[in-house]
Parts: sequence; C-alpha cells; structure tokens
Amino acid sequence: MQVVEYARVSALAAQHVRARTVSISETIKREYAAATGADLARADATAAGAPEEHFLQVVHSAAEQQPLDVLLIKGMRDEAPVATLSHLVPHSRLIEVRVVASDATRRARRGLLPIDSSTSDEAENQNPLSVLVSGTKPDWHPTFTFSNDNTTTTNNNNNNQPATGIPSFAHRHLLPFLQAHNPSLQRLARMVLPTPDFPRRGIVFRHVLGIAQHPGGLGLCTSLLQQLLQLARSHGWEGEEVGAIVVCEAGGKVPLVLVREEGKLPPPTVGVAKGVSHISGAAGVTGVGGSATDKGEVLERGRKGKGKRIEIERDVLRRVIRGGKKRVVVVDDVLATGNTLLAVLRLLVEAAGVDPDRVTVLVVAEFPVHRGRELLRRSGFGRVRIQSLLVFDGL
Ligand SMILES: O=P(O)(O)OC[C@H]1O[C@H](OP(=O)(O)OP(=O)(O)O)[C@H](O)[C@@H]1O
Ligand SMILES: Nc1ncnc2[nH]cnc12
Repeated sequence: MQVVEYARVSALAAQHVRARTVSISETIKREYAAATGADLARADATAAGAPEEHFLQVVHSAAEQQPLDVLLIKGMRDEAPVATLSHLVPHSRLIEVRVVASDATRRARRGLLPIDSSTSDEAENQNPLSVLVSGTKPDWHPTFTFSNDNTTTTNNNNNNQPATGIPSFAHRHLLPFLQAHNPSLQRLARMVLPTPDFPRRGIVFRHVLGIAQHPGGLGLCTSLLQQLLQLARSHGWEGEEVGAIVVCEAGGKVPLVLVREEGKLPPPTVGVAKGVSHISGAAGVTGVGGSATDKGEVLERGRKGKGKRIEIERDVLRRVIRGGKKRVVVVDDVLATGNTLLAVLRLLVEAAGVDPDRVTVLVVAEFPVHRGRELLRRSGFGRVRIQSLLVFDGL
C-alpha cells in the first residue's frame, strides 16, 4: 500500500489501482468528540493531539476494511509529514501532495461570487500548511505540488493517456512509482535478494548493490533512476540544468563529483566527519550473530560505531556549478539512518557552499524504519528533495 495526502480515487481506479480516500481531520474530530463529549461541529482536530497515533489509526482502519494499493489521506496538517511519519508505515511509500488552488477557484467551488481579481493574487496558493508556518519559509518541500485549478478535463478516449488535471497527475506522478502497477519496479525489487541475519542477527540484509549482478540489472536500475530524475525535475526545478552528479565512490555526460574516504583524493580537498551507516554500524559493533533484538538497541548501537571522514576535491564542485545556478544531484544506493547522506550534504552545503534548495537526492532503496529523512530535516536539510525507487520495511 502506498499513502498520499490527496488526489482523486477515480483517476487511480481507472488504472486498476485499489485506492480509497479518507479524511484524517473528520476521523480525528469524530473520535475526539466521542471521547470528550465535545460538540462535533465545534471540535477542533488540532486540539486532539497525538498526530502519530491518529495517522496510524486512520491508516490501519482503512487497510483493515479492504486491501489497498493507495490510501489518499485528506486534511493532513502535519509539518513535513514524509520526514516525520514515514517510519510508522515502513512497508509503504509516503508521499505528500500539496494541493494549491487560486482564491477564485476555491470561491467558485464553494458557490461564492468570484472576487475582484485585483485583490485575489495575494491569497493565491495559501493552504493550511503555509498558514502553519506563517511568515517563515517552510523547512521542507512537499513531494509534489498539484494545482487544483482547471481539473475538470477528463480522458474519455480510453487510450491510457489522460489529458490534463487529476488523471494526468495520477498518470504521470503517482502510477510510475507504484510498485504494484509497474512491472519494471517489480523486476528491480526481485533483484534485491534478502539475506537473513546479516551482518548481525535480526537484520534481513537487502543486497541492493547485487542488482548489478543480475542480467540487465544495472541497465534497468539506471533507466528507472533516469525516470525518477525526470519526475523530480518536473517538480520545482524545471528549466534548471544539472551541474553535477555526486556519487559515493563510483564513476557520464554530466561531471561526476566523487565522494571518497579521507586520503584517497588528490589535494586540495574538503572533508567532514561521517557517522556510520546502519549496516556498517551493526557489523562493526557486534558482528554476525549478535544478540540484541530490540529495534531501538540495534539502531543505537549502529549509531555509536566510529565513523570515518569523507572528502571531495575542493574546486571540482565550484567549477561545475559555477555561479550556483545549477542543480546538484546526489545518487546513492541506500537511505537508512541518513548518516551517510547527512555527511554528503554537509560536505556539499557546509564545506563546498552548495545551496541545499538546489540539491536533489536519488536513492535506489529506502528503509523508512531508520528515520533517515527525519534526521536530515532535524539537521537542517529538510528542503533537500529526496526520491527513492524502492521501499523496504524491517531492520
Ligand atoms: O543511511 P545510512 O544508514 O547511512 O545507510 C546508507 C549507506 O549504507 C551503505 O553504505 P555502507 O554501510 O556499505 O558503507 P559505509 O559504512 O562506508 O557508508 C550504502 O552504500 C549507503 O551509503
Ligand atoms: N536491511 C538492510 N539491507 C541493506 N542495507 C540496509 N541499510 C539499512 N538496512 C539495510
């Protein structure tokens, strides 16, 4: 099951995707009113507190009622929901779709008179999230922004190519990365073979780099990453050139900036300390067959291990993103605790002066249970855009 904040079920149903919409504020209000005796009409969803609990309640009760590929949750008011809530649904991809509509559209839908156009622009595209962080720049980006103006066109020609509006949005942005709907993604996922109890007991190791050992694996992965990059590009940075691709220890047309362990690149370099990844931490601390089974303990041990320093050549990035107007795309195989990505982002932003708003991260596989996105946001990198091809649950 995948979870998105808002779109329309019918556009997905037309593609044989099992989808359903629920309103989180309605559910919360109903339960709050029932528990406290408050008047339902006056109940305030935000007063009910415990957003994690409510989110889980809504997800679980929807999933219990029927098997779903996509759950569309309307009315979420949480800041940075992907960073703060993904670990609660680690088997799913959580996507935030911010819906914007002009004042004129919103008034028209409510049956009100259109307002004077000379005064309407100010209020355009204000939604509850913008109000939440009034006056400040939000420290995160939604996965997608959907304009709810002009959404009336539907596709009647049955050629699987919806015209505009909601069907087109679902077709272009949601379906390609819905594993249940995309045979290429399913093939890729099947190439990631699990090894139980490696590097320590309790961990099911997913051999993401092993994709390259399967016939056609590398090509498939590269082409899916390319599609992911195009999708990322159509959201927030159309028209911007990619200035550099940053990779951890690997080697295109766009200049490749290598991130390597300290001492392996010719000077001058800039470096930062790097915390250990989940897997290296687990292997280094207790070895295969360690006894800890508690999730928190494993995570904590992983993080306690001694990290290394990583470096890039100081002038390479500056040369390729001259003037700071180009995108920097970071590619790695895995996002788990986020320690590795955090070090790479520190390297780019703090050591090399790259604007975090111009950084996009692509990973092959994400393990939300380790709360990597949350760490990145807490560390000041919430505005870095991150997209993944596959999502795995478990340790
Ligand atoms: O989000 P994280 O927990 O940091 O995990 C992600 C990192 O884990 C793997 O690195 P690996 O453990 O093989 O090497 P490393 O310890 O040198 O990063 C992988 O290649 C990622 O770079
Ligand atoms: N289970 C897992 N398999 C491979 N890499 C990982 N990184 C974090 N958890 C992992």
